Amino acid sequence: MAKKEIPHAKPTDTKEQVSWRERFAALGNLPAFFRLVWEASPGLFLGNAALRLIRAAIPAATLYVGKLIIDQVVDLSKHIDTHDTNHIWWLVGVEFGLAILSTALGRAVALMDSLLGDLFANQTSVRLMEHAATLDLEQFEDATFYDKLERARRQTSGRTVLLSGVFGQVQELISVGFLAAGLAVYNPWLLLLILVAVTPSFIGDNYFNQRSYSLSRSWTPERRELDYLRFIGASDETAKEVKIFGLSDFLIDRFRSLSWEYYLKNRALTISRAGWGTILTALGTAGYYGAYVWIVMRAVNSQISLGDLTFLAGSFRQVRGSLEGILLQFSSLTQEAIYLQDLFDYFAIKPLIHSPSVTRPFPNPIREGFVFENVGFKYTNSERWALRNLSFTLQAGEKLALVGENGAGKTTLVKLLARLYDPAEGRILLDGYDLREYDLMELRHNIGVIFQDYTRFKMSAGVNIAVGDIDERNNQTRIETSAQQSLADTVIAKLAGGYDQQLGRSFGKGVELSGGEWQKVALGRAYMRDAQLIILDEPTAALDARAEYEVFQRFGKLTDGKSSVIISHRFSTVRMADRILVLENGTLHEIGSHYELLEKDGRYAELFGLQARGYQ
Ligand SMILES: Nc1ncnc2c1ncn2[C@@H]1O[C@H](COP(=O)(O)OP(=O)(O)OP(=O)(O)O)[C@@H](O)[C@H]1O
Repeated sequence: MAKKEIPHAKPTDTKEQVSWRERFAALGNLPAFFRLVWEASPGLFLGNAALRLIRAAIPAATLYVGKLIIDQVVDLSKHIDTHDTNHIWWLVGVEFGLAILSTALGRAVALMDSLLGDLFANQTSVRLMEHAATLDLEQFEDATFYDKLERARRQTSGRTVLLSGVFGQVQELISVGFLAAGLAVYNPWLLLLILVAVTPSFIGDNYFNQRSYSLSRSWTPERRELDYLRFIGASDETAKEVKIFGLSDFLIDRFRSLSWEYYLKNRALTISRAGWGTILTALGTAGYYGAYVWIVMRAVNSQISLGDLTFLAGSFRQVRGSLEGILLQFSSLTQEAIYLQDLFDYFAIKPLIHSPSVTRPFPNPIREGFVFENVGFKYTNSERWALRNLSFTLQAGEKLALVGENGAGKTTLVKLLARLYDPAEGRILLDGYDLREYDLMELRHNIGVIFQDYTRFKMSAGVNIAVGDIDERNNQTRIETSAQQSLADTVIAKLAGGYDQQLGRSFGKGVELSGGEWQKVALGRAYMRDAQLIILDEPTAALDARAEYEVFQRFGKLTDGKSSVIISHRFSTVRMADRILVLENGTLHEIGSHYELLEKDGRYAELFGLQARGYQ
């Protein structure tokens, strides 16, 4: 198949660079990060730190014991008449013990890192979800928010790298301290030489880490698109349409071209990193051999003992390796700290819709109803007003139907009632006070909404109904009564597992329901909730004629004395309402009872006539 070029969004900012100042500033995230890790498990945190401290002293101790052994052996070879080797074997035993201890501590530390990492990942995921629950719907509809969320989500796993990085860093620093002290005793210039030897590769690593972070960050939207394509290309939710419309080649091509572009950018970076890395490390190695020559010369001239030679050469090699490690870790540490910024950025997003500090008691029962006063609303990502100059009253106990063409603003009106959004103009009053003066949770608790795009939870049938009032999820009687009222009981009676039957095909022995069956289950949620205002957004679109008729008979009884709003394109449903509000392009076109509007012979009468003629 010929490879077609498929256009897609370009990376937003491929030149994004992170300055040194930003890198050091990002280290400021470490205390907050360690607080999170500490909260995940104080015991593991402390244990980990303690074991690493002990392990830090082992390299210098091992080298020193090695020096003592060699000096003793040389001594012994000079005095052929003495055969007291006990001291040597004792020293060998100590070195062996140190080696075993180092390995055991290494394993224990790795184990603690991994356990701590798992606990941290779980805890951060919970916090991520808890924070998401506080945010506004509008924030979820914003692509840049999703990029932040995605980057934050990536922070929840694999953060042990940072954890072991910082702990390892401290451990290495202490090790270097011991070894460097030994070197300084012989010649402090050796330390300076080491610093010169490690600097080139440190600078190189930093440069490439920074570029790799910039690339990865600027490609967040594209990586999200890749995840999305991978999902729709292989998922039970999309398989049907992908097959029928033959979309797989289209999706695969799109995935291929986007992932190839990313691969090329990454490859260029990786190759240049490998090339420069080799050159810069070779410079460091040259420095090391310079010092080695000096040490060997001193031993040849008998200025130092053989034991000293091995100790110095070993210390020099280890200090160089450790310093390189520390500096390398430092650069990836600042990088990790920058990634952490994404996590904290996400936690710093504050919702705009929230309860006031002093709330008004929620009326029970509602006496006057909801009053829209010149309400206007525009979605943030849109130039158009979705609703404008909207004024009307939803009286207490009234059954109101919303009618209008697609995109007229019906669902938007309902979202404003439930304060999923706040009006940009005008205000909505409840019993004389602005909705914003009431407690948000109480308001939402008193309003039950079943949206047209209700969620099909891949959970049990019982839970799918109980979500209407999740605190009552163990109240089986309530769930069953709700199911009877929404006609879901007939659906559930056919399921092998009854109310415990897993729905949807994603997990275990889940079964899929038809569109109308799902709708009956979702409708049950409205009956679970003892709300004062019940809103159904096209609740019966997927129901057959008999079921629809029955649902509305029952719904009438349920909402007796309560207020309700029904959005429907079916006039057989709409005509049962006390009043009908006709929306056109986000504005109120007309409002009145079925008969009043027919008499008026306006838009409602026209649409009603159109539908009625269709049935003749
Ligand atoms: N999340 C959103 N972001 C931006 N614009 C939106 C969003 N949701 C809806 N709109 C726009 O707002 C307008 C009103 O949409 P709304 O969903 O309220 O219409 P509706 O009357 O319920 O339509 P339908 O009968 O098709 O369900 C439409 O032009 C729509 O494109």
